[in-house]
Amino acid sequence: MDSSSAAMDALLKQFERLQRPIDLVQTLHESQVKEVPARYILPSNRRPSRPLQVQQALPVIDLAGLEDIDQRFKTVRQLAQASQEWGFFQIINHGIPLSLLESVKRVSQDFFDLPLEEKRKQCPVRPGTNMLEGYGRFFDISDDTVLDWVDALVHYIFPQWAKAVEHWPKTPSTYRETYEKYGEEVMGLIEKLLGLLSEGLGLDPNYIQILNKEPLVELRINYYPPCPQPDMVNGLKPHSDPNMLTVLLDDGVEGLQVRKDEDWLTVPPVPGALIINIGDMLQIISNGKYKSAEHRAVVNTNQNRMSIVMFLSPQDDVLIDAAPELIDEGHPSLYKAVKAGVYGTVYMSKDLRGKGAVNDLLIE
Ligand SMILES: O=C(O)CCC(=O)C(=O)O
Ligand SMILES: [Fe+2]
Repeated sequence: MDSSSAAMDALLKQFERLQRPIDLVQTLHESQVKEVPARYILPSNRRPSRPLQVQQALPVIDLAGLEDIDQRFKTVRQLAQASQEWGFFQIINHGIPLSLLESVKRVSQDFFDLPLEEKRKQCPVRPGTNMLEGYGRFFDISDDTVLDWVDALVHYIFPQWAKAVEHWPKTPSTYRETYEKYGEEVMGLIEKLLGLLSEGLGLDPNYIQILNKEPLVELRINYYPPCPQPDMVNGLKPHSDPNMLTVLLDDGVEGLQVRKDEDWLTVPPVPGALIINIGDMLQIISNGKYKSAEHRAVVNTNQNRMSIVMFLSPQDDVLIDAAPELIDEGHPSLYKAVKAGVYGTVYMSKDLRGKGAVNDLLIE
């Protein structure tokens, strides 16, 4: 793997490229382009096939009643099974008030509804703590990179030293307080889930949580406007998430697809649910038992879609390695150990590439 300083240089080069005046996709949509510009068009063998694949529901797991020991045991089993077979699941009765989820969606939409220059002024793209932050396009690595049909707003939510609230949107005026509140709720939920997921591996319930002491939490709001030729583009290229655990809130519009074996399955939105996925780091810690599923976003001709995604990662100097309890003669370590910060920076310095980043760590 590249050294992290080479990856950091690549990230800064990307930052320079992002200064070039290329229309964002929301602008392309608003100017009613009839054809997608060349830089977004995928080679024919990489285009998402149409119509959208048959829907097969992701596991929907109910988090109610965990005080009851039998119920808790059942939930642990369901979560472990979903993490092994899918790496993706939806949760209901997660404890986050539905009214807060609605507010989060509203303030996010209100920000994207601002004029382009206003969004740029409030949140210019900039090198942040260990990734590029702000409003704009990302993953523009070289002139050969096919761009995704998405604009995004990216900023840290936790911890205090990384989050730089002064760079969060000022408009709407309730944006900051809404995301502060949502961030706290998501942290509580993640703590609960990591305990259950540790138990599902037969580990001490605090095992994963200890690695996540004062974690980094990053927000990415993906905004996918309608596209005149949705079959030729990706909303977001196939990838697995690099971090530990991801919490995704959708706006009820279809577009997320998860790879199961050779099929791409469309995730049907479930009102009030949150979508959870296992990231590469948890795949490594569980020595491959939990899967970081490959997923992508597709777009459509007539509807905006928004996904609000929180990525939880351990601090940069935490070593990501298989839990010793999961290693024995029959189950040797599958992945080389890596510092969380190095893995994250290397991942962000390249284009999205399926499960390429975690596969690079496989021990031969
Ligand atoms: O828009 C979606 O549903 C997928 C978003 C996603 O995978 C990401 O931001 O990493
Ligand atoms: Fe993702």
